[in-house]
Amino acid sequence: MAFATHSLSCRFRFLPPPTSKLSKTLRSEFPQYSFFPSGKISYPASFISFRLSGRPSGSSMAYSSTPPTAVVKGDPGILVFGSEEELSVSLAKHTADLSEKFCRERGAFTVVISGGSLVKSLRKLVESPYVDSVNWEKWHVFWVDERVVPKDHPDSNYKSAYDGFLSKVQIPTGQVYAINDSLSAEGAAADYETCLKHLVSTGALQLSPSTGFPKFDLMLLGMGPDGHIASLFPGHPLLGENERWVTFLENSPKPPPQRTTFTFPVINSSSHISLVVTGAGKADAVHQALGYSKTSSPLLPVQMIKLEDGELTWFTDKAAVSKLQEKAGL
Ligand SMILES: O=C1O[C@H](COP(=O)(O)O)[C@@H](O)[C@H](O)[C@H]1O
Repeated sequence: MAFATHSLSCRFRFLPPPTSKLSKTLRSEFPQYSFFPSGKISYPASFISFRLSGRPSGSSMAYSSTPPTAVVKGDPGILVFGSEEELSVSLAKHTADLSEKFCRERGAFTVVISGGSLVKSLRKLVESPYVDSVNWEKWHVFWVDERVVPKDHPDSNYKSAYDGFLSKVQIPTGQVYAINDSLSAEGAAADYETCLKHLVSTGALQLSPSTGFPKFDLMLLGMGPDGHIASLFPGHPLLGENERWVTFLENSPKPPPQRTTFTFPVINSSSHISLVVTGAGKADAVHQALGYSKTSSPLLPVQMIKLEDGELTWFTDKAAVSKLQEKAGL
């Protein structure tokens, strides 16, 4: 099935490179990994278990070319890699496999990316073999959040993705949907939502039958040390937004203050989310998010990811889960 690209009414259909450079315009499942009962974490050599309280049961899919150090069964699936390097290899394979599946099934792949460290972890996807084997022409790329700055600004999530990823592959520029950075945060969010609605009308983007919000094939998300995802920060009123698809804030606690962001109903309507969390700086939030300790504090934004009908996979490294291991006396 072929999709028309969005019409001229979408104001950001053509995206020049953010810099003066010209654009060049898993599933190798682990060797049947033995999962332990839900709520336990398993290591290949030495078995270690501890409870992750409040975790629902279910099956987890494991993707890796380098088996992760540990896998927690359940929904979400949690993969722990020995290093960020190993994680990036597995993330590339997982993403390429999903691309292959969605391109085969419906002729397109709608991918949402975040800013921050996530882009670096996508580096293996733009190397051999994926740089040549992935059907980039079928990709439609969106941002889960954006800082409202010019596209060549160092804080721009678009610039970061362009420099580290998009400039290295052949995705049609009309299928790369960045914000209109000449608008205010409010205007850019409304404009982005209009564009998404247009893409729904052309068939390029699907709606979730259960929620009525757009259903993206894959979201590749990061998490901040405070547990924020997208530009949805702890304690912020936007956590409760349940009507808009895309909203804005002018008081982001992390600079720059003006941002657009997808809302939780959109995030939670995704078909797949890969949540990439690395480094010791995220260990406290991981500890809180995975519910090892009982706490009465409000949910972190990352804990509000509850997919309606989809699959959430955490891609972590040892440093990010170090507090879990510490508390478990490992
Ligand atoms: O400001 C943002 O932060 C988060 C997390 O970034 P990280 O560098 O700590 O991984 C990111 O996911 C989000 O897209 C970005 O705008």
